Amino acid sequence: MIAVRGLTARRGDVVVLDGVDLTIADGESVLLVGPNGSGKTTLVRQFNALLTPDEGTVEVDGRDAHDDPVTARTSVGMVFQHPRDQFVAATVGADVAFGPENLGLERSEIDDRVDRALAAVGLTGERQRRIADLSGGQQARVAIAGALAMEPAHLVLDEPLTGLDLAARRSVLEHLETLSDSGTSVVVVTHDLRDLTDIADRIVALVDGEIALDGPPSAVLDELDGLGVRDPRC
Ligand SMILES: Nc1ncnc2c1ncn2[C@@H]1O[C@H](COP(=O)(O)OP(=O)(O)OP(=O)(O)O)[C@@H](O)[C@H]1O
Repeated sequence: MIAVRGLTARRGDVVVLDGVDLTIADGESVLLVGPNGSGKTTLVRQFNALLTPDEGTVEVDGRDAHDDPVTARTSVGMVFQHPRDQFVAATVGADVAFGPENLGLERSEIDDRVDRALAAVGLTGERQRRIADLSGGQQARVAIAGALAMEPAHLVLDEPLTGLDLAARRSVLEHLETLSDSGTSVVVVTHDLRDLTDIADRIVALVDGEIALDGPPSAVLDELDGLGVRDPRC
């Protein structure tokens, strides 16, 4: 479980998050939405201690993320918006294997994880490809595969479907659904709710650093338009 209590975060004089309380249960699938600058990225970067709270706490599976950032980073997988910044190796297979290698796993387990992760994003057979030669959408899928191969307890993805074609979207969405069914919590930060509301248990909307809406899609979707987040049914 990820438990955020009374979280306030400032950037200079600006209060970006203002006393946020949020609990994400294991296996829950949450869409985090809100207008530009509402604090979404700042919030999820607290989950694995990439940022430090000014006030309040963030606990991951009962441990304070700030006190124990190594555990938080192992437990919370993150896929950021600009995948190019995340790659550490030249080829697809080497990049996806990098995280599991650092966990000290057996070679056969690493290979299995890389195969499963690449299959989940529709990149089976692309292990030897150079990342620099891939399209933006393919690179986004490699970044997702890298996080999947870590098999984290919680997975946070910032705009994971941007630039993906229909087949890749379907493949990623199906895998996210399977993950949350098997107990992984999945948090997706997005402006584009298309397709995603079908896999979500819950939508949380941030406005000006505060939670403005929090509930199942059926209860929340009608209210989103007023907050500057587009309801995909309209
Ligand atoms: N590195 C930084 N230094 C100073 N201010 C920052 C920094 N990163 C974000 N901010 C400010 O914090 C506020 C919230 O930004 P954040 O990126 O968390 O919002 P967001 O909801 O993720 O936005 P977007 O939808 O545009 O990605 C904004 O006012 C932004 O200008």
